[in-house]
Order: sequence, then C-alpha cells, then structure tokens
Amino acid sequence: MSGSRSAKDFFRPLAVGAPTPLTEIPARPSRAIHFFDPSNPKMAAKVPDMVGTVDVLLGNLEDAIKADNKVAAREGLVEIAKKTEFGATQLWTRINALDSPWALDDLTTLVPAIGDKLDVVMVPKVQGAEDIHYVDRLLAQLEAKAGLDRPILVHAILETARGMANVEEICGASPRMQGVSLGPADLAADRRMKTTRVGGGHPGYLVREDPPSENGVANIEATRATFQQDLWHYTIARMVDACAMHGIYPYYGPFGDIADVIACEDQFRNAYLLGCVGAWSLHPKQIAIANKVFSPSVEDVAHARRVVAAMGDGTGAVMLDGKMEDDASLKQCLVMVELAEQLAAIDPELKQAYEGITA
Ligand SMILES: CC(C)(COP(=O)(O)OP(=O)(O)OC[C@H]1O[C@@H](n2cnc3c(N)ncnc32)[C@H](O)[C@@H]1OP(=O)(O)O)[C@@H](O)C(=O)NCCC(=O)NCCSC(=O)C[C@H](O)C(=O)O
Ligand SMILES: [Mg+2]
Repeated sequence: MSGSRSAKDFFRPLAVGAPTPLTEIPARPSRAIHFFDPSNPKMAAKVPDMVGTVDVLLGNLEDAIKADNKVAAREGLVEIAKKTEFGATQLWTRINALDSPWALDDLTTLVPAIGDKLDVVMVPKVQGAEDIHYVDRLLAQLEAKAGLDRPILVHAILETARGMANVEEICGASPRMQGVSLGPADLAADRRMKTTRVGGGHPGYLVREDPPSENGVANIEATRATFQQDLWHYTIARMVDACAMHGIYPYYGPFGDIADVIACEDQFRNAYLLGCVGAWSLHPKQIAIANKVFSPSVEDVAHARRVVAAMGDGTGAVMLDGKMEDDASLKQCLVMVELAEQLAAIDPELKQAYEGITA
C-alpha cells in the first residue's frame, strides 16, 4: 500500500459517487492481451470475430499509432466498443503517456462513452506511484460523473529505469492496480541497453564454457559451447515479486519478431514459468502461442491433482513416483489446479482436456 493514504482510506472511493474500489483483483484469464489499432479499418473489422478467441482485446492508442491518427484511434475504439458484445472477452485500452498531448482526452472521452465496457486502462511509461495516483483520482471523478457502478482497473507498463526502481510502490499505489507488463523496447532505450529489438533475447548476451586444458595450459582457441542468456530475467523476476506481494498480475509484454514463432513461444514460456499470467499479442498468430503457453499442460494438471489427492489434509510428506511431496509442493500444485479451473470455465476445449484427466 502506498504511504500517502492511511489504511482506513485505502478502499474509499476517491470521488463522491464513484464505485467502491475492489478489495481483491479478480483472477480473470488474460493469457493474451491482443493489441489492435482502432484507426486501422482492416484490424478494426477483425475485432468482432476475435471475441471469444482471445482473453483480452486491447484498443491501442499509444505507440504504434501515428500522431495524425490519435483522434481517429480514440474515436474508433469508442465505436467498436459500442457496437460489440464482448462476452467473457475483456476490453482494455492503452492510453497515451501521461505527459503526452493526448492522455487527458483519452480518459475524458473513453470513460463517459464506453466506461461501462472498459475493464482495464493500461498506462504506459509509469514512473512512480504519483502517476497511478493521478489516474486513480481522475478515473474516480469520471466514473462518478458517468454513473458507473464498477471501478475501471489500472495496469502499468514498466518501461523506464525509474519505473523499475519504483515497481513495488507502483503495484501498491491503488486498489485499482490490476497488473503490470514489461515494456522491453522502451525499457531498453531508457536503460541505454545496446539492443535494437522489441523484446526477446540477443545472441551477444551469452556465457561461454571454459576452455579445455592441454598439458595444464588453457586452449582458448578451441571450439567452446556458448549459451545465450535471458536479457529479461532480472526484470521479470522483480516484477513478478512486486505483483505477487500486492495480489496483482504480472505479464510479459511484446515480442516484436512476429515471424519467429518459436522464439516467441520460448520467451512467453520463460515468463509463464517465472510467474507471469500472460503476454501481449501484436499479431493474430501470437494469440494461439500465448493461449497455449499460459494454459497449464494436461500433464501438469494431472500431476498437480495427484499430489493434491495424495496430500490429504495438506500436511506432512508423501512419496509419489519416487519424489517427496509436502505442504510446499502442494501449494505449487494448487496454483496449477486453480488456474486450470479458471481457464476451464471460459475455454470449452481446455475444460474437456482437463476433465478427461483422472487424479
Ligand atoms: C506488426 C504489424 C504491423 C503487421 O501487420 P501486417 O503487415 O498487416 O501483417 P499481416 O499482413 O501478416 O496481417 C495479416 C492480416 O491480419 C491483420 N492484422 C495484423 N495485425 C493485426 C492485429 N494486431 N489485430 C488484428 N488484425 C491484425 C492485417 O490487417 C491483415 O489483414 P488482411 O489484410 O485483411 O488479411 C501489425 O500486426 C501491427 O500493427 N500489430 C500491432 C502493433 C502494436 O500494437 N504495437 C504496439 C505494441 S508493442 C509496444 O508498444 C512496445 C512496448 O511498449 C515496449 O516499450 O516494449
Ligand atoms: Mg513502450
């Protein structure tokens, strides 16, 4: 919780008439946050058919939208939201940066027009709790004016060094905080990393095995295996801890090499294993990758259920397939089983796959 509000005030509405903040962020599946440009007629036309195939549709108003198209994108999103029934698919938007000429109009246009349909507002380039406090109060005022009965949640993108340094206070700045995504391209630039990609690894970031020794002399000319390392490990792990501490959700962001579906899957899986619940999809073909990676495998769910069954009241230790299971491994298995249940509730194929498993 941020130091600027007392515990008794933390869950009070920030404007008279605004909806009461949630005390817990609902665990709604959000394996793929699919970005579309609402000012692009071809993309906009595809949105209605994407409902039900993706957990989150996000109307992007920030980077990747040309300055000349900012107003068209905002208006396009209003039009799409008004005419689309989203069902279980969530509708999010990414507004422009708070220091840009567009952010204020983004919020003052979207909340009155489609606030009842918007689940989450993604805020880019968040630097500290003060950015979340600003959006929090403004949203409360706009929600009150629009007569909304549920709060719009807020998602921060970590894409500056200052934002990274302040990640814990950002996560706890408001009861609206739904989650955090890594913005690897902007973060790399802000950190002055020497990369030019939108997420993913780099062949130069590696470790090399030691040289073989011949007669006690290291032969550094010998062929030696190298292993590419994950540029984002520290950042994602830190983000995951900050989110878990505050009961909100961490996400890997974009993978810009659309053609390299294999490396995209690897990057998404690393994030999944470290604790992320989803990633961004920039192109329709990345939705299936995220849906696959961020859904536990049938084998993992089967194993988790066996551990749950074997552990009885959840205390003590048992042997299963030659391995020790105890209270702590049970807790990991419960994470898997709960996620499978949440996904089965919205994905009939997964429901069938998970139901086919016997404990
Ligand atoms: C990356 C793209 C520019 C590629 O577009 P295109 O060249 O048109 O790809 P295709 O020809 O393969 O497209 C095939 C059809 O699919 C439609 N399409 C493409 N992308 C989408 C989409 N995202 N949603 C819906 N439909 C889509 C095309 O229109 C084609 O349609 P048709 O001709 O009728 O068959 C493009 O995919 C794109 O712009 N994607 C989104 C990019 C984006 O949002 N970028 C911002 C997020 S990443 C970022 O901001 C960095 C981050 O903040 C950080 O700091 O790290
Ligand atoms: Mg960015």
